[in-house]
Amino acid sequence: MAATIIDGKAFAATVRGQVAEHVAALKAGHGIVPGLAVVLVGEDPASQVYVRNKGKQTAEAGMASFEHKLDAATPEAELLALVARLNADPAVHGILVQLPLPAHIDAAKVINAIDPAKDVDGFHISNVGLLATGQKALVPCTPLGCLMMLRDHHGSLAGMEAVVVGRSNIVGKPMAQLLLGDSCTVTVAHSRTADLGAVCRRADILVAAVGRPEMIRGDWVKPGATVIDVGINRVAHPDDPGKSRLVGDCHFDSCAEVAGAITPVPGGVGPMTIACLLANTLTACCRAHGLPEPQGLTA
Ligand SMILES: Nc1nc(=O)c2c([nH]1)NC[C@@H]1CN(c3ccc(C(=O)N[C@@H](CCC(=O)O)C(=O)O)cc3)C=[N+]21
Ligand SMILES: [Mg+2]
Repeated sequence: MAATIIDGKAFAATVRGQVAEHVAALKAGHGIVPGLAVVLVGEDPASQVYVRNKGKQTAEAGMASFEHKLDAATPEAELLALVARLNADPAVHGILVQLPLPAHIDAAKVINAIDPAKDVDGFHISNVGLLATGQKALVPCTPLGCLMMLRDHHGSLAGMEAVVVGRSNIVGKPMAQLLLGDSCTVTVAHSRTADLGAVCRRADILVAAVGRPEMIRGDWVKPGATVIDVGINRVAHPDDPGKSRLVGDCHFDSCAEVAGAITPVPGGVGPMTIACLLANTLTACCRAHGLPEPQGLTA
């Protein structure tokens, strides 16, 4: 195995430590405590674990954490009313409505009801437009975490050929915008791209965000490339079908033989996503109070 493993778990702990330092200074200097509200609709057990982790790490960073767990049958109007209350609450600087939402709720309507200044997911159309036009936005956490790892590993990304596989609003599209902002030459590919392997092999930076377990194999990777694996897929364990294991969108062993650097799953992009959620909450809090923003924790 040739590739350097990019340790997202360790890097995320460093980022959370930086956030915690800023939070302590805000508290000591201004009596301000950044607050994050997480809204979960429905009973999905995987989501509940994720929400619990977020709540724990928020508290460890010294922030206030507000959890709202609503029944799966909650009417859209009730969710919109909660969002309005959180928008008006001065103790809440960040709002995350966990996706996916139940089918009877219009997710776009709910997301666009969040105050863009509190939209720590960066999914509101106003933040999407600000990012696309190079203005100060709140940036989606997963692509922001990927960008931080790439900057940390490479320094400047200018002139590099980046291929993003996946065109979602949550990862693919904002990732492409961020890489453009760092002067990469960017291609957005997807499941319908003709000769996807040949396109991937052009990449100095290959970001896999298709949601298909182990789809990208070593023969699609340019020797020495940096591979960022955004996929988190739960699949049956090969030896014990009763158990499951997590795999990325990349076939790790074959990609690691060819790549120069690669993020593992778990322990890569996932922990960085949560660290960036805390960073965005801190950024939103500083902006709300007209205070200087943390350096190195924004795009
Ligand atoms: N509005 C909204 N924003 C989100 O950011 C959002 C969402 N909805 N819905 C659900 C997905 C999923 N997601 C994860 C983040 C971190 C890990 C994570 O930390 N994973 C660890 C551990 C995984 C494990 O062991 O289960 C890892 O990859 O190492 C996983 C999943 C954010 N999401
Ligand atoms: Mg697709």
